[in-house]
Amino acid sequence: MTAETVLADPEIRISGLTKIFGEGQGAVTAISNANLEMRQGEFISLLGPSGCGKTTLLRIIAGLEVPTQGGVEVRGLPIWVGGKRDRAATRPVSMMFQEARLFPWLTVAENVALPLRIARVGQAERMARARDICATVGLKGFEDASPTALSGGMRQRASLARALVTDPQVLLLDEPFGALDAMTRDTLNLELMDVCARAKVTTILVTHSIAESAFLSDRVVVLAPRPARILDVVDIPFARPRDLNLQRTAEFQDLVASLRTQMTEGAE
Ligand SMILES: Nc1ncnc2c1ncn2[C@@H]1O[C@H](COP(=O)(O)OP(=O)(O)OP(=O)(O)O)[C@@H](O)[C@H]1O
Repeated sequence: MTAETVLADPEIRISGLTKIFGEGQGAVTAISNANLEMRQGEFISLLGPSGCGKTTLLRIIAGLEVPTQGGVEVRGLPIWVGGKRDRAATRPVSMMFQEARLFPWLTVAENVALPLRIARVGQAERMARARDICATVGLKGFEDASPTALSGGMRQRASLARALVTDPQVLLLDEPFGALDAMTRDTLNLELMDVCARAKVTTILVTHSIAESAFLSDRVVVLAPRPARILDVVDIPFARPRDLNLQRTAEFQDLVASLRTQMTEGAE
């Protein structure tokens, strides 16, 4: 367990967080006493083997899953109060999933505008904002298309646009490009870094890829398998902006090797 309790005014504070699913003999501890703080605008990856509680941690921060013990604060507000979600605390938080989850009967721009429609933003304003953000993520010219006409990479762009359309302060990404081919994934990761830096959004990415976590992040949180816990929080020293050539350098490959060793040792 790594305790990181040094920031005076963290954007996100996770303290003593434990999540147990079920009861008795069938109980599964998905997260055990996790502690972590994040600065505003920081990019963190959660890296760990399948089933080590990464998605559960994101879902608790998003207000979709109630913790068993401990809590999460976003900008000083607890997400969960007495087992109930505080909507004011989750308002600045947006989540993107591995599957795009777009509605086929709506256009791309209408899908992107959905969170604004739910927030009762008027039609003209929400469509204007949706079109703007479509342009930011490389969907210019596809706003009026059906999502069924898009490639997998384009659908994930639309999904990212929908996550960003509310101007979130915290962006949660659950393996957003995990199902895409390597080249598309590289392109989208570069664009993601750029978009996150420009929006100054605090980002948590769940990934299985060690190289992806090292390339994108300011810090990598290495998680151990069950009982799920934080093994280490590793600072990534590479300057920004970063390009794909970074991945060919000896420094990058050494860092990836050392993260891999940590993960392997943690699994033993
Ligand atoms: N709703 C649930 N009910 C019971 N057990 C659950 C539930 N959600 C998750 N779990 C269990 O909690 C553990 C952590 O699951 P979680 O999905 O958070 O892991 P993960 O690290 O995101 O896995 P993956 O990388 O495969 O997506 C797993 O053992 C899983 O089976």
